[in-house]
Amino acid sequence: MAIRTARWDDWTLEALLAAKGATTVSLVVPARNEAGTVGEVVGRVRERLVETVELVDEIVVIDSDSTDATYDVAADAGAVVHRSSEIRPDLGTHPGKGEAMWKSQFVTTGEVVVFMDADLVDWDTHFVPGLLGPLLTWPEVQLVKGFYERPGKDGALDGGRVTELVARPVISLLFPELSDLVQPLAGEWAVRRSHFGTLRVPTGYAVEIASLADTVASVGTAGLAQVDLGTRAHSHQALLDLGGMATQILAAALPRAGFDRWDAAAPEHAVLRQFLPGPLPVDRVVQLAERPPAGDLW
Ligand SMILES: O=c1ccn([C@@H]2O[C@H](COP(=O)(O)OP(=O)(O)O)[C@@H](O)[C@H]2O)c(=O)[nH]1
Ligand SMILES: O=C(O)[C@@H](COP(=O)(O)O)O[C@H]1O[C@H](CO)[C@@H](O)[C@H](O)[C@H]1O
Repeated sequence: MAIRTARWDDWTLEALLAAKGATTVSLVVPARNEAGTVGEVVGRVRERLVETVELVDEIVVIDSDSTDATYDVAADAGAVVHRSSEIRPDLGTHPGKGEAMWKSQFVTTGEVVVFMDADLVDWDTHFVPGLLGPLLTWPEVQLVKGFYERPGKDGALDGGRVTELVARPVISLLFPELSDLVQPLAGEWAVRRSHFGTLRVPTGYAVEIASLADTVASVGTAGLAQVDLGTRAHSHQALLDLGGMATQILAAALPRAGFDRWDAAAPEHAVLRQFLPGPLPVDRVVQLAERPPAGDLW
């Protein structure tokens, strides 16, 4: 079955508010050193979708060991802010975006969870209702991905290096049923809490690809949908940093496709040797730990 595709304006706010009824919605923003942008993300959504219309019930920022003013900026903008390492300390702590999103399950209450990156520079609040459309009106859908044009300094297709060089080839070779997804790695997505709580979650950047592979494995493509959100631009990491992201994505995707070179004790990290100008290589330690389904720990 092809993955159902919609546009954010296929639903009016009025229709979504009617469809929402008593369903609760949490917006979760994982943030690490995003003091320059997280305030706008939180503030605009709060004003438009919490205060003006009551589509979102809570906005929660999970601060991932930021060393800048992310925590205070997010709190001043009206978010509930938690430090990832301080959530359920009995469960320990890992660095990473996926860890922040996994731990958000212990400090949010929404039956539907919307994830948005904190580093957005070209976006708008319609991203949230757009992602909610399928989850509030199509009962069989469990996970909704946003997609968009990703303009950059070099034109309309400047963004998405790991998407184009890693995620799409992995999908083509190992998960062809996901091929319809325009932006499989998009950080803007939404999921039913009941479903997210059944998923293993990589603690790093593989959270997106893993949630897609595990969702299609458990409920098929009927459980997925994607929504055209228009345009989105974000801050960009350096190329070698994306090497770490690519390693995490491959390490999460391969076992999910049956290529499990490790024994049961999956490694908690890999070493990625990279070469900068100069005499010696740089060995980047890439975190590979995965969290078990949170539903078993609530
Ligand atoms: O350890 C981390 C790394 C990233 N992030 C957040 O996850 C989102 C996406 O990360 P990033 O911008 O580094 O990835 P990119 O968008 O460049 O692919 C952003 O809101 C980051 O602040 C996080 O919460 N913890
Ligand atoms: O799509 C991609 O290749 C990467 C990197 O984007 P850029 O090459 O820096 O535009 O960004 C994606 O992956 C991240 C990790 O899953 C997400 O957080 C980003 O939202 C997503 O755009």
